[in-house]
Amino acid sequence: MPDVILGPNRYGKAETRLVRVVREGEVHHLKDVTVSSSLSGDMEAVHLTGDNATVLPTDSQKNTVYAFAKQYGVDQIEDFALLLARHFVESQPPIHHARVEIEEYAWERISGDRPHSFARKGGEVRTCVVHHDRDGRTTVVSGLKDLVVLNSTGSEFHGYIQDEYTTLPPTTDRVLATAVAARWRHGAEGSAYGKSYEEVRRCLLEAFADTHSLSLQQTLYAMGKRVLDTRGEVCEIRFAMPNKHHFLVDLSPFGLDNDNEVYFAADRPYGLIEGGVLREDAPDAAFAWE
Ligand SMILES: O=c1[nH]c(=O)c2[nH]c(=O)[nH]c2[nH]1
Repeated sequence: MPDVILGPNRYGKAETRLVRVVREGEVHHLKDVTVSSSLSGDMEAVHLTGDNATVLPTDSQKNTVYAFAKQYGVDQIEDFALLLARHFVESQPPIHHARVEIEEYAWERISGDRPHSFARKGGEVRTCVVHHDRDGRTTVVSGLKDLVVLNSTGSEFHGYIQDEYTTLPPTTDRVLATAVAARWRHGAEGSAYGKSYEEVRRCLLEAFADTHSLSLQQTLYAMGKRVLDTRGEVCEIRFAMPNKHHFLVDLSPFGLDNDNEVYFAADRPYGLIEGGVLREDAPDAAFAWE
């Protein structure tokens, strides 16, 4: 029998739910996040013999999230993730590498004189993934998902391969809709992450709206290029965008025409368009995307 060895491994607490309320007298502020930590390092013994001497329990990782939220507050998710990742590596010699992922859900104040009532925003989720290792290497990837956008014209799709299974009619005017999931890598640490997020989001929306699209692939590239042309702190951006198909409904059985007015919004299957845009001289990504 050939020998076997331990393969790559990591462990942590997934999806710690945290809501932090900041009370400024009557006026309250909400931060609603989900934090996942994942640690790796000297973990041979725990797997091979069950010796837990190098294991920082996942329960302690979760408690650290809550304690740090109280002690340091939660402002930009990237900064909170950096704080946690550095803490795990720097306080525990057997831990060589920490990955911290955070999702943030936005709330807005219910308008009027209601300083402590909120409605959850239906829109996108803000995300980040931070890595820190014992050699002091740090990477920060920010992002968003579920940003649903639609152009009701300005989208064409034609000129594609026609094989014996192709039935899709070419179009010079269709609805283009997607739920943008984008993650972007910061070239250097220490961006003002809140401002950076708002500006990248604006670039994505404006490029989506401004691009006369011949394919969702072309729109994806235009969105990424707009971010890199505009935001110096970003060196690479990756997308996953479902093509949320809108099919014209055949109304002829009812004696009605349908001049691009009535659509069936299909939820599946959907085209899935994935791709990235990066600077030619982008620094090495190391473990940023893991
Ligand atoms: O923008 C598109 N890209 C495709 O690759 C594709 N394929 C398809 O059927 N419709 C579309 N639309």
